Parts: sequence; structure tokens; C-alpha cells
Amino acid sequence: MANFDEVYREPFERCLTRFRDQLTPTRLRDLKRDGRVVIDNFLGRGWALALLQEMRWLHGQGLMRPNETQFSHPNGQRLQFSKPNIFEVDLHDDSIRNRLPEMNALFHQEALVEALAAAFPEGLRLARGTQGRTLKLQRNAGSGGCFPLHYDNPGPPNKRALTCLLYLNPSWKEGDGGEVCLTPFLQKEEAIAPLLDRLVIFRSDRVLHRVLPCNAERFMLTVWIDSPDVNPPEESTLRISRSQLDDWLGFCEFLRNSPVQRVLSRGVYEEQYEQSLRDCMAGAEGYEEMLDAHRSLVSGLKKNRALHGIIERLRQTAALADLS
Ligand SMILES: O=C(O)CCC(=O)C(=O)O
Ligand SMILES: [Fe+2]
Repeated sequence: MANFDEVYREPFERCLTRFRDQLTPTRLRDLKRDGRVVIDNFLGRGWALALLQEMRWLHGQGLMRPNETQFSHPNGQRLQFSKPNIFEVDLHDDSIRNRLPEMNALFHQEALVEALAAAFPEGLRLARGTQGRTLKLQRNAGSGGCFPLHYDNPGPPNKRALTCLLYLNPSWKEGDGGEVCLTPFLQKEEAIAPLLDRLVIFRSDRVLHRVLPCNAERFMLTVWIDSPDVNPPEESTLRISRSQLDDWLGFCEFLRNSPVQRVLSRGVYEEQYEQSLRDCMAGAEGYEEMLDAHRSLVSGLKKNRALHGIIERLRQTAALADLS
């Protein structure tokens, strides 16, 4: 089987110190404070185009595979489906990675995680080494391909701490769709266009997001960085005291910054989950099961009267934030 052997279209330098220069103290502060940051011209055009060229080549060789989405139905079943129009490759597969020089180098470098670690001097240790991260290449064939609302780290035993999305679409234009839509809890939704060399970084355990239906072929890659410090027991279960509820704004602020929001999000964003699932999966195998799983999680939440009341109030807060 062949290796990538094309001439790169534009000259570039693989400059790993660039990561540290791009992740300025201000951007790292934003990531820590807001849980997310967007950086344009992250690698420089030539380097980003080289990655795109390798990904296009891989697709041309027929080596990208249909997406595999696994999820647990609340009834205990483990299920696996494919999102229509989404094709992926995990670079832990060395039979693929070794054919792609720039992807291989990106997979092995430690400079990105070293630079990101400076944002979290205490509290969040980022894993080093290739076993502590995943690099996934993704091609969206257009024709409506998208991702429903989700957290990249839905809870234990997942170890993902940071999600880094690098977009590789030099000719993206308004109307092509495929924006990544961040819905930070109880805050205004942000639709981000998948432009060439744009890096979006966020905390995997607390930034709800989806991808809008895409009408044009779209390429991107994701780096997930693990941490041994995500998902401690107190962040997977919700305990609410009366005094917390007396200070509603304080309670909302706590949830905005805490992964515990994941316990409530399907209730707070009930319709948005359903709509995004419909956009992504309607007519495809697995749609009914995913919708059913979502609805039974929501009705489980609503069975608890106190929780139901809190969710109703949070829905109003979320709706107001989205209007602002
Ligand atoms: O395609 C994107 O922009 C993001 C994909 C995503 O959310 C994921 O793979 O978890
Ligand atoms: Fe995601």
C-alpha cells in the first residue's frame, strides 16, 4: 500500500514552538475562565494546507471509514451506529498514520500539550505521551452530515479533559453549513465557521456542542487530551442544598463552570437535543434508539419533583441568555 508522496502545494515549516507562541497568556486565561477559546491562523496557511492535502489523499485512497458512535441506552444496552456522511480515522492506527508524514509528526509531538498545560498550573494535570491523547481525522461528505448535541466527555470512565478542533476548509462560505455550535451552559450559543487553520479549544467535560448540517465537503481533525483529574465522584452526581437555590444567580454561575451541569443538560436543552438528533440521524439506523434513550433520560429527570422544578427554572434562564 502506498504512502503519501505528493508535493505539498505551498511551502511551510513544521514549527512546533509556534504552539507556545499562539497560546498566549491571554488566550490561556480565556480558556481557563470561559472553558473555551478560538484561535485563527494557528499553524500558518502552508502547514494547515499540508494537513488538508494528506487528509484528501487518505480519502482518495479509500482509507477513511464510516463514523462509529457508541452509546448506552438507559435500559443498559450498549449500541453502536454511524452518523450519516461522517468518515473518520483514528491515528492510533499506525498502518494509516505511517503513510502521512505531517499527521504522524503532529501525533507524536508534545509541544501542544506542554503549551496548554500552562493554563492549568494546578488542578488539572494533562496527560503526556501518545497514550494520553487521541488524534482523529474527520471528513464530512456534505449532504447534511452533522453531529447532535453532546459533551465529548459525558462522564466516567471517559478521561478527556480538553478538545482541540482544527478546521481545514479554505473555501468555506456562508451557506455551506457545518458550523460548530457551542452551547456553553446557560449562555448564548456561538456558531463558529470551520475555516482553514482555525483552532477551537474547549473543556471536554463542560462545553455542550453540536455540528450544524453541512452542505459541502468539510475536513477537520480533533485532538483530545486526557487528564487523570477529570470526573471525580462529586462532579458526576448532583447535590443541591436549599441555601444554594436561595442564591439563584450564584447557583447558575456554579453550574456554568461545573461538569455537574451534564446531569441536567438533557432536561434544560430537551428540544435542542431532539432537533439536533433529527438533523443528524432522521431516517438513519439508530435514530429511533437514540431518540428513545434521550426521552427516557429526560423523563427520568422529571420524575423527581424538586429536580423538575429546578430544570424548569434553568430552562427560563437558558432561554433568556440565548436572547441576549
Ligand atoms: O466536526 C466538528 O466540528 C466537531 C466534531 C465533534 O464534535 C466530535 O467529534 O466530537
Ligand atoms: Fe464533540
